[in-house]
Amino acid sequence: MATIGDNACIQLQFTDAGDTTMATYGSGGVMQRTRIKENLVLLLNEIVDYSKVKKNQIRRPRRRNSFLFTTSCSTDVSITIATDHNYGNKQVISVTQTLYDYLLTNVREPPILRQLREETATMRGSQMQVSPDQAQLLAMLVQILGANRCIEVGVYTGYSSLAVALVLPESGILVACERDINSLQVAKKYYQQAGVSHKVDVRHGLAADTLNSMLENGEGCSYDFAFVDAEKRMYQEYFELLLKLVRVGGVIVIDNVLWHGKVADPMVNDKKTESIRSFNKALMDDKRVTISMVPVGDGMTICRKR
Ligand SMILES: C[S@@+](CC[C@H](N)C(=O)[O-])C[C@H]1O[C@@H](n2cnc3c(N)ncnc32)[C@H](O)[C@@H]1O
Repeated sequence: MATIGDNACIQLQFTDAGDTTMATYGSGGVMQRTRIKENLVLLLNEIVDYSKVKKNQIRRPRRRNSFLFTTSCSTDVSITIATDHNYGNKQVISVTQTLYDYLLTNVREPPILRQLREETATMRGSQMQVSPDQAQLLAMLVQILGANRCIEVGVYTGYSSLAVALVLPESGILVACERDINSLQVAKKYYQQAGVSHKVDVRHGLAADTLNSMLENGEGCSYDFAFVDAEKRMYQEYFELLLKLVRVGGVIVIDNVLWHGKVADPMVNDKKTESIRSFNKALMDDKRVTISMVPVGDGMTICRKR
């Protein structure tokens, strides 16, 4: 049973797993799962002191037979989620809303990126764009690498690609692969407004086709940096192609590797989760790259080609 203090942020999710109702509950990143054997109210009372709770957020998620109940008490602070002696009692924190808001006040988001993010927020699929802190990290990696030639797989309305294009030198190029023409219209508008259109080579179509054609074109080992943020079940294929396109010492960053935490939940076995899980496992054993999985946004793995 999780211990939830007065200042915790609490999340409960109830789902039907076959004929058993399951509850996932916890504070911050510490989620636990249990069967609801008896009365739901008993379970809730066990977890939370309602006298301290603001009845603020109850919403229905997309799946039938489940609902998500999120509530927060007066002071939402960081929560230590790992003090396991196996790790030398290292204290690892979970990012709460308050802490994340603070983190965002320390991100230097260029006004044009903010404008794009805000326009995208009104559009369908806006949750797909990377967060400002992720975009800043991508841009920094490009700068540290001194990258000139970059690839992005999955552009959407252009937030992450614009972040990269803005820091590329004038001679730099970003090959931007996207299959959705409508999203690309927004991206192109912002490349133009930001004065970086000349640095972005937009490729409309299936990303794997574009990457294969680049290889056929003799562009192997000629790129410095690649970012993968498209179809999750294609990750291994994108990775293999990009590994051929990127030079030794070049970097490939993969987004969504923590997949909303589902990769760590053995109860979740849908195709996308399975696919990311097996990709992560393959990457862990892949001696062709050095890796670092970073819990930023939905989780990103940074791979450096050996
Ligand atoms: C998560 S979004 C990308 C978000 C973007 N990186 C950003 O920060 O705004 C994924 C995008 O990949 C595109 N996509 C999915 N499968 C694709 C494929 N096979 N080829 C090209 N684009 C694809 C989708 O249309 C979608 O726009």
